[in-house]
Amino acid sequence: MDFSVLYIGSGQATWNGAVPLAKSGAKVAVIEESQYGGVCSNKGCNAKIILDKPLVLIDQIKALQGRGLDGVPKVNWEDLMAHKHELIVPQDQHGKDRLDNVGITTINGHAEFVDAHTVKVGEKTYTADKIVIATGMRPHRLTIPGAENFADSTDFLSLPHMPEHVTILGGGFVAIEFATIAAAVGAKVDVITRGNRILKQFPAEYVAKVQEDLKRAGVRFIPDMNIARAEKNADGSLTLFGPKEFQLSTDYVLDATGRVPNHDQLNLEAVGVEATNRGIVVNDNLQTNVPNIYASGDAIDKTIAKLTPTAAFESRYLAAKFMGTNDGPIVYPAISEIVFTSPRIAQVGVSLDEAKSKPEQYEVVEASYDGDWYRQIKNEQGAQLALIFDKTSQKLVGAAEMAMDAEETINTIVPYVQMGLTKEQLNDFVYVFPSIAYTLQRRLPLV
Ligand SMILES: Cc1cc2nc3c(=O)[nH]c(=O)nc-3n(C[C@H](O)[C@H](O)[C@H](O)COP(=O)(O)OP(=O)(O)OC[C@H]3O[C@@H](n4cnc5c(N)ncnc54)[C@H](O)[C@@H]3O)c2cc1C
Ligand SMILES: NC(=O)c1ccc[n+]([C@@H]2O[C@H](COP(=O)([O-])OP(=O)(O)OC[C@H]3O[C@@H](n4cnc5c(N)ncnc54)[C@H](O)[C@@H]3O)[C@@H](O)[C@H]2O)c1
Repeated sequence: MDFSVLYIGSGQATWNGAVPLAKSGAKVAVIEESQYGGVCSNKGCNAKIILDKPLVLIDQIKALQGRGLDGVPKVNWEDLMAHKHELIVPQDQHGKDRLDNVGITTINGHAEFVDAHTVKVGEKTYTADKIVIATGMRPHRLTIPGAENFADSTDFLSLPHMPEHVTILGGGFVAIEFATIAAAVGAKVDVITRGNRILKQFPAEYVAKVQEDLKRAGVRFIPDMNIARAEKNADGSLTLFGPKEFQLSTDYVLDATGRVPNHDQLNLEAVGVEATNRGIVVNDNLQTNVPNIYASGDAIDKTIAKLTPTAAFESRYLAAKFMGTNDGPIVYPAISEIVFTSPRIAQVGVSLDEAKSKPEQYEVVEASYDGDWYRQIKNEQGAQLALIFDKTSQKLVGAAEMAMDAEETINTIVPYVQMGLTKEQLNDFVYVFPSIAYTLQRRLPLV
């Protein structure tokens, strides 16, 4: 065999494990058809947060007008985009260097299976003892007439000029995060959704508050609407048509209707690897029905969130398995997630909606930060925290926060939930003062 382990795809689901695996002496190869480092580094999380951060800063400056700050800076989208390019363009090379530097063979091109131990890239074939499918997902594209004129998340993240009127189809992460960005830059924004609830995985009451804030920022929500077709007008604008005479003209349409796995382009039929339209089917060892073929990251059909940290966790798990240091099934820790709205909503463990629907099982301790002097340094209003305890064990099993710095609070709480700390144990930490963590501790129920 040419290699001990061959990864298809070079994203988080690959390199987090492939690098230590190669360092341990294994002969490793990575095939990548696009940019090294995958979606997160090149056209996802990183680019998004570079565009978001300055806009959040402006929100914070706005909140402090007349409280020591005078004047609000304007966004220069073109400069911001140039700043984004400067940071993101080198990521591809960094991603390749990271692999080359530890002796991993990097192969450029589109991989397809020939048999269970052989993959081809163009005319060349490569063999390996084990193969990891880490091919991620791509944007789902609507197939209605005129949809070829719509943009996707990758296009938006390189948008040279912000259009006057942006229309977004979908109500998930990408739709709402990008609506937040476009509105903050001054575009008129419409969000059109099939149903009437956005950000379904986050607490309904927090989402409703964020939605109200977005409406105040000028975002219009059009629920229960299935767009049937689109037409391009002579001036380059687009008109969307729905049922019952619905018609909307706009400068730009972002198709944010989800993501689809890339396994349909791997010739899986040649090896008989089982897959669904949600991803590759694996057992609790991340092994497919073909014993020497594994899957990792967004490529997997899984119920846990398809995120960078979960892809990285799976990659490290597989590396430990291949190195022989972990023979057991994958045991996921408490999963945390965040939507980068302004304010953010972040959560970990048992969700607030679930906890509230099961009062016999969970105790929900809710706290507001209004009146907290530290939070009011930034004149932050309406921030809220919910802690979820298991009634029997008194252990903390989940938390959610809606606040400017929600990621900091939830990251502080992640180990508490993971370690199953009780109310009593939560008081046993001494934090830096003043800080977000200290502020959080003052909201914990004292025993
Ligand atoms: C706009 C956007 C924003 C996001 N923001 C966040 C965020 O803030 N936080 C967060 O945790 N997650 C975020 N995500 C999700 C995160 O990017 C993914 O969960 C993560 O990238 C998954 O990593 P992966 O390695 O499984 O897949 P990917 O990063 O998709 O990598 C798969 C790689 O495989 C390659 N590939 C596919 N098929 C083949 C083939 N046949 N041959 C060779 N190569 C192939 C692809 O080119 C790609 O580089 C965001 C996603 C998007 C789109
Ligand atoms: N902050 C973050 O961590 C972050 C940010 C962006 C993306 N992501 C990840 O990327 C992935 C994709 O995010 P996303 O926003 O593209 O997907 P999503 O699944 O979150 O949202 C898709 C939206 O499109 C709607 N939709 C689906 N099909 C439709 C159709 N035919 N017509 C109209 N609407 C339709 C859905 O109802 C939903 O509102 C997620 O798995 C998420 O985990 C994470």
